[in-house]
Formats: sequence, structure tokens, C-alpha cells
Amino acid sequence: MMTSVAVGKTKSADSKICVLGNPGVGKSALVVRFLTNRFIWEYDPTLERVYRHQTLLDEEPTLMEILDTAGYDDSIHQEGNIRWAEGYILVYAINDRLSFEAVATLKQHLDQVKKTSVQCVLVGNKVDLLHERRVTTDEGELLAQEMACAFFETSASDGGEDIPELFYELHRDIKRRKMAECKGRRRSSAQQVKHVLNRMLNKIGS
Ligand SMILES: Nc1nc2c(ncn2[C@@H]2O[C@H](COP(=O)(O)OP(=O)(O)OP(=O)(O)O)[C@@H](O)[C@H]2O)c(=O)[nH]1
Repeated sequence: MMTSVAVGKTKSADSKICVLGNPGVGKSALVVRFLTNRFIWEYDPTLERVYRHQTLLDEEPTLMEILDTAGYDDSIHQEGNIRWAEGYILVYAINDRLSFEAVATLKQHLDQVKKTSVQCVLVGNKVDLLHERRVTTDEGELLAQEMACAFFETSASDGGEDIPELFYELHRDIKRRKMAECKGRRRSSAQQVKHVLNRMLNKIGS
């Protein structure tokens, strides 16, 4: 079963994903392609939406929330989006050098706001416009290595068969980190209990 709807809150999401990048790189087109498997030529690019996407992934019922950010620059508002999310899809267009150069700065900003090295996936969109290419595949791969994340080149307009995988890859990373953090918290609270018990036993013994 696979459904996607504009947000209406019930169960909390297993992952919260924010799609970021310069204006016009194809953020909305990627989200629309992922949710509907269609390329939509006409939609309001200024609209900002959270979508809830329910699917069976790795044999588990999965609920993802995806925030498609608008292209306007409103840093306070954008910071709220950054804090909300648990992982990021960082998009540039392969025919737009500036959008590629913006990604590294964006990643640094995300790390600063979240006070950790955030989980992300790097996406070079618009590979159908090969004749206009301004960023090589090697450059994309190198940046992804530096950011320690997965890298995809794709086209939201032209098939985009790998688009679901880039969302799912990030979802799996988010889930893995959450489980590791949860285990860490459990271990440290178990250690605290052990510590208190030891102190009590020592007091009783003395
Ligand atoms: N050729 C081509 N055009 C694309 C592709 N993806 C998006 N576009 C076009 O690029 C333009 C911008 O796409 P959007 O999806 O609105 O980009 P965005 O990043 O959401 O833009 P903002 O909301 O302004 O930040 C539109 O005209 C799309 O039709 C693609 O893969 N290939």
C-alpha cells in the first residue's frame, strides 16, 4: 500500500525529511515525482508543504513526513524547518553551478543549527539537461564524500526511477541513528540505576 497526503496529524512520523536547495533546482518536482510518480509542469513554486507518505518499506509499515521548502529566502522561517527535520535532501541542478556551490555552505549551516553532523543525501537534479551541464558527476561524488552522504544524479522530469531510493536511503539512515541514540540513552539510564543501587548497597553495608 502506498499513500501520500498533505499533512493531517495523527500518528507521529518515523522520519522527518526536509528538501532544501537553491530556488528552481527542482525540489518540488522531486517531491511530486516521489509521491505521485508524475512530473507536474504546473504547480505553485512558492507553496511550502509537509506531506505524509505511508508505505511498506523493508517489510515494515513506515510513515515519512516530507517538507518541501519554498525557494524564497527567509532565514528565520528556514531555521524552523531545519530544526523540525531529522534528515535533509540537498538538491542542486547539474546545469546551475551556483546551486552546487551553495550546497556546502548549506550543509555547514545545518550542522551549526542542529549542533551535529546532520544526515543528508546529495542530489544533482536535471540530468536530462546534459548539454547544459555545469557540474560534473565527479564533483558531485567528491562533495558527497566530504559530507559523508549518499549521492544521486537524477531527473525529476525524465523517468526518475531512482528518486524513491534516495528518499528511502535517507529514511533508513535516520532510523539507524535514532535506534543508536535510543540504545545509548537506555544504556546510560541503566548505568545510572546501577550506580544508585551500588551506593545504596554500600550505605547499607557500612
Ligand atoms: N528539465 C528539467 N526541468 C526540471 C526538472 N525538475 C524541475 N524542473 C523544472 O525546473 C523548474 C523549477 O522546478 P521546481 O520543482 O519548482 O523547483 P524548486 O526547487 O521547488 O523551486 P523553488 O520552489 O522556487 O525553490 C520548473 O520549471 C520545473 O518544471 C528536471 O529534472 N529536468
